[in-house]
Amino acid sequence: MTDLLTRDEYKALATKLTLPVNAFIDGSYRPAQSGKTFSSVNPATGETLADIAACGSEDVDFAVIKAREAFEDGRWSKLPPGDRKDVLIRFAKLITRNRRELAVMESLDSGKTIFDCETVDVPETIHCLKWHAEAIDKIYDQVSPASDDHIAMIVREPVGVVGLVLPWNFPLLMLAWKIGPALAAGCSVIVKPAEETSLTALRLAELAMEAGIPRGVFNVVPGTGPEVGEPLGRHMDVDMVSFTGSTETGRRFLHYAADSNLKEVVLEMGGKNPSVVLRDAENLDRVAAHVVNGAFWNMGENCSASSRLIVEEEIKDALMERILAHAREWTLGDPLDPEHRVGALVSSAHFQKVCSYLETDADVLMGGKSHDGAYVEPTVLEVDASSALAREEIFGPVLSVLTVRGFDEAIAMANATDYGLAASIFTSNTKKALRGARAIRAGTVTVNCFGEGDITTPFGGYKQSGFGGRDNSLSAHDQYTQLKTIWVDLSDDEDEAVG
Ligand SMILES: NC(=O)C1=CN([C@@H]2O[C@H](COP(=O)(O)OP(=O)(O)OC[C@H]3O[C@@H](n4cnc5c(N)ncnc54)[C@H](O)[C@@H]3O)[C@@H](O)[C@H]2O)C=CC1
Ligand code: BAL
Repeated sequence: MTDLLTRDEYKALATKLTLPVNAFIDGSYRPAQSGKTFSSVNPATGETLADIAACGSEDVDFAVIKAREAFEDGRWSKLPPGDRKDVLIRFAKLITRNRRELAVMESLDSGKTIFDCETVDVPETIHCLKWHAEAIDKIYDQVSPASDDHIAMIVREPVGVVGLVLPWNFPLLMLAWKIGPALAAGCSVIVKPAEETSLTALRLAELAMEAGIPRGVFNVVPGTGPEVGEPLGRHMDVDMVSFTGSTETGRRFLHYAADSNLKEVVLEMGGKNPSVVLRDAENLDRVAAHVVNGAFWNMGENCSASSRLIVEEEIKDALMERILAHAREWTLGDPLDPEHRVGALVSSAHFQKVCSYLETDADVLMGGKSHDGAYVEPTVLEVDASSALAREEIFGPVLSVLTVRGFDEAIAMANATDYGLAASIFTSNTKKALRGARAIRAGTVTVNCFGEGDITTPFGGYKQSGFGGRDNSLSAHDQYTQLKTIWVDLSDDEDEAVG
């Protein structure tokens, strides 16, 4: 268990941080070639934390040239996997050594609670990097069952230069989900952090270098979506892009790829994830704790947040009473106070978006209020199935409640969305649990709990939540490798061998 500091100790630490402000390309920090900067703001206070290099297409071009040089000369891509493993484990150890600084930086930049940064974001980042590092020298190539006259090897090769376009809701952890398998596979990466949260990615680049990842292999190019994300997506010498963010922006990357070099694209996007609670669910208090955690954890700024509660009418009142009781335990306030479980939303723009959903005729069962400093109270609303609150991803601490009659209506309601990232089903009936888990069209379905699985299980979405691959587990390695067949003739007769 992480030893937490007091609020005053975190505040003191925050004043001592040295914040990275420049892009990291080819092993060193550099300002944007244009000399432009943009402000990174602490959403909890509105104060500017740092003026970060506002990169553009010329910086992307330079990073791609350096990443390509590194990839082609093999300084990383051709190292034995066991050597890459050693370096990546050293990298994870350096993050561990700097974990407190990174947790505070992450909290200041994103509004996330220091409690979550210390207990989830930073430790899970370390675990993810170690897991992929440990895996890479245990993955074998294959020999096909071809005829005796041939031997056909199926080998995995790193895909090349990859662009990693990140969201702001888990700046460190989403970085780890992508660089873990990409670097382990031998790729060179160009990370484009969300403009709201560039700090920890920039700091990690320096730690990666210190750990021994060669220059040019790990580059971070901060800037806006149109100025950095788009040139990366359209670049003719980028082999693959892995993106996490909104479905709208994800769709753009498919256009960029189609209009340029048909680079591979993997998209992990939004969700409007249901928690289905059937009338035979056991221990409603426990169910309520899971539903509340799923809805309000990380301020609901989570693509797999369980933002829709679908409950059978027979148990609705009993469940709602417990949900409201649990929701009251989610204390809101200063993210640097380790007692708080709900911090600030990431930016004033996102705060305005979430607040616009609270101007509603829906029945407000709890919360519904906002406070200066981008704070939104955990909110529970009874909604109409056709309303925006029931259909759209809000990405805030807002739980929309829908009442149904029977199993079939519950499953139909769960599937009544363009998204398909995650879902939960609560029931004591095993058959219904498994029938429901199969019938719900989502990448992850949890039974009698809310969760996303862990590093050992694939994470990604059906329908408009996902495209082209999965994060986490060994499946993530498929994103960053491609298969090559090497076909060898073994026959004695040289004539037969020709053609
Ligand atoms: N699936 C998830 O984990 C996330 C979902 N979202 C959803 O998206 C909504 C909007 O949030 P945004 O920050 O605007 O998400 P976004 O999808 O626009 O941003 C994600 C990343 O894409 C980049 N980007 C933005 N526009 C781009 C463009 N035209 N070309 C290339 N790259 C571009 C951004 O700079 C950022 O690095 C949120 O309210 C939430 O509903 C946001 C963040 C994470
Ligand atoms: N829940 C982790 C992935 C995401 O929100 O983007």
